[in-house]
Amino acid sequence: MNAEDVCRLAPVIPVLTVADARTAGPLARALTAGGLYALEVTLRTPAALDAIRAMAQEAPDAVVGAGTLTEPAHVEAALAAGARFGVSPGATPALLEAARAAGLPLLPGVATPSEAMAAMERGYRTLKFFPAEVNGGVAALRAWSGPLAELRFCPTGGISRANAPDYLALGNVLCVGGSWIAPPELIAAEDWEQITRLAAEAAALRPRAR
Ligand SMILES: O=C(O)C(=O)C[C@H](O)[C@H](O)COP(=O)(O)O
Repeated sequence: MNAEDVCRLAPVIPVLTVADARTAGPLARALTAGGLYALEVTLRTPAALDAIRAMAQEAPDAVVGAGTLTEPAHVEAALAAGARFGVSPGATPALLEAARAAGLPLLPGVATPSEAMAAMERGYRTLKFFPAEVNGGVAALRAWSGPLAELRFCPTGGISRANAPDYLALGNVLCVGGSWIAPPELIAAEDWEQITRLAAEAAALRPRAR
């Protein structure tokens, strides 16, 4: 599965921050029950790698990835934990090389055409547009679609159920990323039913008709 395949699994990739690895399995099952299969666990907590390991074991339908890859060493750590893809807020040459050398499908983060072109020079065609809303949002990606026609995006950062359909209507958007499907309060409360409801709603999102 390459990065594009990962992005085509569902319209939304939930961005997850897991404080306690014991919640990871039930969380992943709640999300896949709602129809979201690509799950991004950010490496922002000490529990993140154990959470990825637990999800991979306890939720066989999930395709679990590691987010917040900010240095090359994170690539090996993510793979060792069982991550099947990686996501980064940025796209440094060292990180792009490390992911390619290790064979980890990566969604590198870009916010400008030059960053997108630098990633493209290294063979990356599917990118995260981050942070999407503050960098021009839908209008920016629409403007990029002419000169950077071969690129496809997973915009993330400031995306919600309300504005996701506008992004999904763009021809260069494969899916969006967002944390709204499983906010930390709902994970802490182990409210799996509510998370499944939010996931189902996200999985049913369609491009806004223009
Ligand atoms: O940790 C990372 O790797 C990130 O790049 C940040 C996340 O993608 C955003 O925090 C999600 O954005 P929100 O949906 O606005 O919360």
